[in-house]
Amino acid sequence: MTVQTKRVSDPPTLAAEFAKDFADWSARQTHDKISIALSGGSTPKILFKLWAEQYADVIDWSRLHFYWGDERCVPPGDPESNYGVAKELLFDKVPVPPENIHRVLGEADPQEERFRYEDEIRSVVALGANGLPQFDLMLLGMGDDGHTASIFPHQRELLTSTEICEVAQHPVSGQTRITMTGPVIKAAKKTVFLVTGAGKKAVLADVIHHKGEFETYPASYIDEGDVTFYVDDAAGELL
Ligand SMILES: O=C(O)[C@H](O)[C@@H](O)[C@H](O)[C@H](O)COP(=O)(O)O
Repeated sequence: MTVQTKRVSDPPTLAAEFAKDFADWSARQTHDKISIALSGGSTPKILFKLWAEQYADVIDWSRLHFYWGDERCVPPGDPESNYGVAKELLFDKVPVPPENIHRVLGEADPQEERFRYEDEIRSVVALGANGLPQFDLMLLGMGDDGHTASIFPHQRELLTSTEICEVAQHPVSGQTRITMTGPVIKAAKKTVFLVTGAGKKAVLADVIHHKGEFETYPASYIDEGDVTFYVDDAAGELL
């Protein structure tokens, strides 16, 4: 995996570093429908808060279209909802046109929603060379088991699926989720992982140095194109 790694001291500094880079990057985009897939989990919360506090008037939010790389199949008001967290911390505080927020309908039947979401992706995101939608930016996290989006270890069918999205299950909780597949994630023009915390340092070192193969660490499957890991000192200790 040939990736860039940006090492910063702590999570607030990591969020600030990425937010600055993102503002510069989005301003450089020459088209109007800039497609961004957000990750869930806890790490993005600090970024959402910073965007709301410091970038509401800096970024041209009207050009951005937000999707989710994965979503839990729960109603938007559920604390588990990745959309619900982003709405509370970010979308209720910055001027993104409502029609530019493309949430997964977590309350819907997962199999039906999977197909509906694929259509919503196709309605905005142009196809790349592999015939799949090519997002401008894929924002990802990484679990301490090396999962990314909702593709967990030993779920090869999700990594190599030819579909845009698949219904997935969390291997421990059994929670049903909808996830973008490995090829769609991999096809993005630009991919950023935000990784913090000592609990991820061993797996991150393996992923970055490609010691573990992608069956074990799905995050290591994302090894093409413009991939940057923003890591804090705790997560990056072994790099
Ligand atoms: O819906 C999700 O949970 C995420 O998309 C998932 O892939 C997340 O990015 C990692 O689990 C890291 O989560 P943390 O940022 O909470 O460590």
